[in-house]
Amino acid sequence: METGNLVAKVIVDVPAKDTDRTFDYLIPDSMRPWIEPGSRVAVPFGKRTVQAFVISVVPADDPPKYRMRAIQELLDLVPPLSGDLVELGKWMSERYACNQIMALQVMIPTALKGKAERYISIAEQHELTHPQRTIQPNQGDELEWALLTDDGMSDPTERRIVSFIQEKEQVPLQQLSRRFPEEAEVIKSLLRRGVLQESQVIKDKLGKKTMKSVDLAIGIDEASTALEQFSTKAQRQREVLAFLLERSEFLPLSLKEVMTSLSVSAATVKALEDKGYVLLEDVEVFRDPYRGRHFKPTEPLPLTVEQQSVYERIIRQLDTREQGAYLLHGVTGSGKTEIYLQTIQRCIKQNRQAIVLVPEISLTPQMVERFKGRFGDQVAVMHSRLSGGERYDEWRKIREGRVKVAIGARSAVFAPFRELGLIIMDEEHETSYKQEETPKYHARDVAIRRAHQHGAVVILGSATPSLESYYAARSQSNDEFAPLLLEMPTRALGNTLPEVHIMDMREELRAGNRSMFSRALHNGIAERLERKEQTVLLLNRRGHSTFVMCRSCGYVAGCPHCDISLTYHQRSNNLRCHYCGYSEPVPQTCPECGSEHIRYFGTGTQRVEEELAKLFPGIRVVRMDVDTTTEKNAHEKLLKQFRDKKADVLLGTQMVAKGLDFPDVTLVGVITADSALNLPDFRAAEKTFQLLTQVAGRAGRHQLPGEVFVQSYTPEHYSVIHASRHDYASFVREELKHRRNLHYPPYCRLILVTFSHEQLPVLVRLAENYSATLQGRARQRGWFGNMDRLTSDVLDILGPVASPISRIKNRYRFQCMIKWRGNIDAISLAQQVADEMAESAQAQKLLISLDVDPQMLM
Ligand SMILES: Nc1ncnc2c1ncn2[C@@H]1O[C@H](COP(=O)(O)OP(=O)(O)OP(=O)(O)O)[C@@H](O)[C@H]1O
Ligand SMILES: [Zn+2]
Ligand SMILES: [Zn+2]
Repeated sequence: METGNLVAKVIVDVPAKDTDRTFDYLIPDSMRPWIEPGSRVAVPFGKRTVQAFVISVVPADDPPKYRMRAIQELLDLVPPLSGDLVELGKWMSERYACNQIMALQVMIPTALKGKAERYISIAEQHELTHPQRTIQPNQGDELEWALLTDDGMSDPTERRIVSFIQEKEQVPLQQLSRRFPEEAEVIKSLLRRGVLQESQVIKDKLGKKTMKSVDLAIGIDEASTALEQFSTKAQRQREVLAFLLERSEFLPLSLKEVMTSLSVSAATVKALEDKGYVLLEDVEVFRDPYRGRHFKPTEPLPLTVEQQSVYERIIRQLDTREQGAYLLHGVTGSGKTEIYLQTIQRCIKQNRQAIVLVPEISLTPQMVERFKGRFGDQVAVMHSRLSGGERYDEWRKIREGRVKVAIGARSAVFAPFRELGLIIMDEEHETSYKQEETPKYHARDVAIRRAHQHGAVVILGSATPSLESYYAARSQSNDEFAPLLLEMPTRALGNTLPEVHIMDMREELRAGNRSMFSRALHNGIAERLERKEQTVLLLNRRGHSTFVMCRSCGYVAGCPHCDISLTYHQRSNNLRCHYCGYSEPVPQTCPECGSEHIRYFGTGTQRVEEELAKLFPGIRVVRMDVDTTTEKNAHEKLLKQFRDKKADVLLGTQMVAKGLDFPDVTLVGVITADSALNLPDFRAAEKTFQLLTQVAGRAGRHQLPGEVFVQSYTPEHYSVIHASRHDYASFVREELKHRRNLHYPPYCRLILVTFSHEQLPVLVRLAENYSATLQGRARQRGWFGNMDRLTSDVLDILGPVASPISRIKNRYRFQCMIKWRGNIDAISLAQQVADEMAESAQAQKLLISLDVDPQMLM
């Protein structure tokens, strides 16, 4: 080892078919101690220099077989990836049919992708936590020595390195590795312990950010008094002051936010400053978005009997340090979060780390609060609304082991912890866990794979588990990763699930009620206003206007072959099936009942808000939808407003259905329960059931009992009926029957293959060619081509048909749906045929993309 040359096998950052393999580079002697699997380097590639990730380090052939080029540059001291993540990337590339480089790139924050110069300095955090030990430059050697020993740095090498950096304040990363070529391990250890830190150059775009901000210059009481005595002439200034008071917890606010929210000018705010009420200043935008925010510390709750048994089962596995997976099916309000918190506590005690995945972090401020409240600074939050720099900082805390818990959406599954003990996936059924761009991975699979690598435990939690997970858990198939089912059928606080009433909207119409509110829901809202209780209203916006429905009988046009609803195409004014290509003209009257009330369906939240204002003058509504939540922290602010009882109604789309826990919500209304039922998606019933169950679960969670009104045009649909009875098991039984009959997951797996080309005839020919070639190869291998056959190894291919979005950027799109089951390598065959086609000369401009286990079929 010591004598011979070493070679790094690397994956270069050139996302192309023929570069999707490792390339060999000599490791220069000076870099030897630094390079390990997961290191990022710059290498000469053809005439260019490109970035690359080291996959493995091996001894060079002696004598060398050919002249090998050497690595040019080491890009980080602490490798951004690690051996296990590199291996995970390889697994992903096979599992999701993508290039390895794509899989590796998705694991690291964007901030690292550019080629910014980075520096090493003494950690600011280190200084903050040990202020008395702050190391001052130019102090005597003796003092330094004392300080360093105090910190456990009695090692002379560490001392030498730290003083070197101290003197220069910050040292470019390249220089440090050249200066101390032998001391790689020591420097890495200092970085890991948080004594040293890596930072980007100040002048780059990730440096400190400042903004003009507005703060109160006087106390809140004083400001309230001032507000009351404000001159009526300065109405605008008064509004600004009131605005600041209302948001006193969030101060300082950005000046821009104040100006746009109230449409006032900077001069108005300036006038307030002159009067001494407010302060205008340049403040540094916090890179830790939660810094300075107070989270109420919480203690572990004594567990209920139900929670206790689930808890014990999980920690027994955790303590073995061997991989395990659990599907925690607990009704809404059963106290799943407390299970997460206490199992994490156990995990931290073992000196291991935990990842918490949530569907969309900005929608779940309450969740973040609960984790911060229990674990404080040990939590890193990977928030999609953070700036690149902020995200980079959070990621670094994880990489350097300075936090124990990472909470975030999908990509947090890659949090680079070294001793991973636990991965929790809350609301495991949510589709946002699947990435829709390449690499099209599902965080659930990746979580289970990572757990396998680390001997960690995965908890998939939901009140409405996905059929895939539930089926895997119930059948305990020979799949070694199948999760074990744990159930919590009652609420933690002992209260019952709310009563759900289904309102048949066809009857409302018959009775002459043309409003979007049924009479019962209308009365319900009125009652809540009287009793000063709160209401949550959900508008199911999915499937807006894409299907045609009869308002008299609820009839929806469906495909005779595929059992999914037909999609309305405006251009051709017809209805089409996205799976098989069947089409028919748009009906003028309802084929079922003859009514003329047949049309596209959809209502916007804004219209509901207007209607509420008309029906209940003075009603205070918080509206939460894409329009009102674009701003950073908007969700949090809106929810806080609602929680503080500054509003009577919380109205919104899907985002109001999840994870909210408000004591005074006693009424939940669903305005259109069925709109998602009519999407051309075999999961439509499942998604409807999930949404109804989740939103119903927001009512009556504490002392006050809850009531739910679900408005529907298809009240007899099993997803609506079972959701209204909180009966997951019956829903699943019925839904599985349909899936089995129609050959959909979990009874088979799917691969969606999308083709695109500029010329339609060429595209069609190539897509048909693909389908025929794949079918032929599958036959050769002895796989059956028909799902109806009761054999185990089957590959069936549907289509090609035009994609639902049939042209994007002047490229036509066609797709095939592959259905397969059994112990066959369908994914690699599908990929292989695609590669061959993409390579053949005539097809040069053909793009083929595979989506393995697709979630979005539209
Ligand atoms: N052991 C316990 N003792 C007392 N209160 C508890 C206990 N466990 C949970 N709770 C309380 O019960 C309520 C519901 O718990 P939680 O929000 O964790 O449920 P959940 O299963 O995550 O629900 P959902 O799926 O609806 O989000 C919360 O207010 C929580 O504080
Ligand atoms: Zn009809
Ligand atoms: Zn069809």
